[in-house]
Amino acid sequence: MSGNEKSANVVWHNSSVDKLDRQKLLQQKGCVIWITGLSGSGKSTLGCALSQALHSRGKLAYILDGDNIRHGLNRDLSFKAEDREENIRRVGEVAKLFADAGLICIACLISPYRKDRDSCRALLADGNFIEVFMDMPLDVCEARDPKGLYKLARAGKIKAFTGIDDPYEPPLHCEIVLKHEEGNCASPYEMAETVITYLEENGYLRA
Ligand SMILES: Nc1ncnc2c1ncn2[C@@H]1O[C@H](COP(=O)(O)OS(=O)(=O)O)[C@@H](OP(=O)(O)O)[C@H]1O
Ligand SMILES: Nc1ncnc2c1ncn2[C@@H]1O[C@H](COP(=O)(O)OP(=O)(O)O)[C@@H](O)[C@H]1O
Repeated sequence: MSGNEKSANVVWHNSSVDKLDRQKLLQQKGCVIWITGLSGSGKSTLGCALSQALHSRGKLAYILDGDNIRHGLNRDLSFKAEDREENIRRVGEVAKLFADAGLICIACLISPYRKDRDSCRALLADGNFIEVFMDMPLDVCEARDPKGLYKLARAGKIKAFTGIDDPYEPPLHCEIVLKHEEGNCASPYEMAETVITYLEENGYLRA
């Protein structure tokens, strides 16, 4: 039974086809790759490169991108802390469903709060939540500014913008850190290969 009293008296219904059956069909293991980092750090670009690299290997992946989900499922949510929390909670639950479907779910969200990311991790079996930190300095993200949002935030036209006047809590223990080092940044293709190597080494690309 759910711990939420609004959904009491609800009993879980099992299906005769389960996650293991679906994984066998797809020849992969369902999991969540959670890409976190500042706006402009390259989350969506990596998500797309990774999706492409998996697709070309015959592996089924699906991207949940914060920007896109805020056009639909989460269109009712703002950027205040409790709405960001609800945003991450919902995407975490959706990602869990995709992983249960046997897919490699790639979630690209700023997800600035550690406890919210950890709550999503706790929804998955051990090992099935792979947190990727885009460890890019604010000045690099701000210089990129592809949507002009940092400029607006600096001008005070967007309030509570992550990294400017709203917090970002970097992961303490994540599976993969992609760093901007000595002014150099790996290409999206190289970053995707780093993630693919992790998936291969940990058995996610076979049933
Ligand atoms: N105040 C504020 N702070 C941060 N970002 C903002 C804000 N307002 C709008 N945007 C745009 O929304 C995108 C982030 O959405 P997310 O759902 O990933 O954010 S969060 O995880 O709930 O923090 C983010 O997209 P990315 O640049 O791809 O990260 C921005 O384009
Ligand atoms: N590895 C990279 N090296 C150089 N530029 C990148 C890299 N990844 C992304 N970019 C560029 O940075 C900008 C922000 O990337 P994006 O994926 O939209 O970030 P986010 O989803 O984190 O906001 C884009 O203009 C993109 O082309």
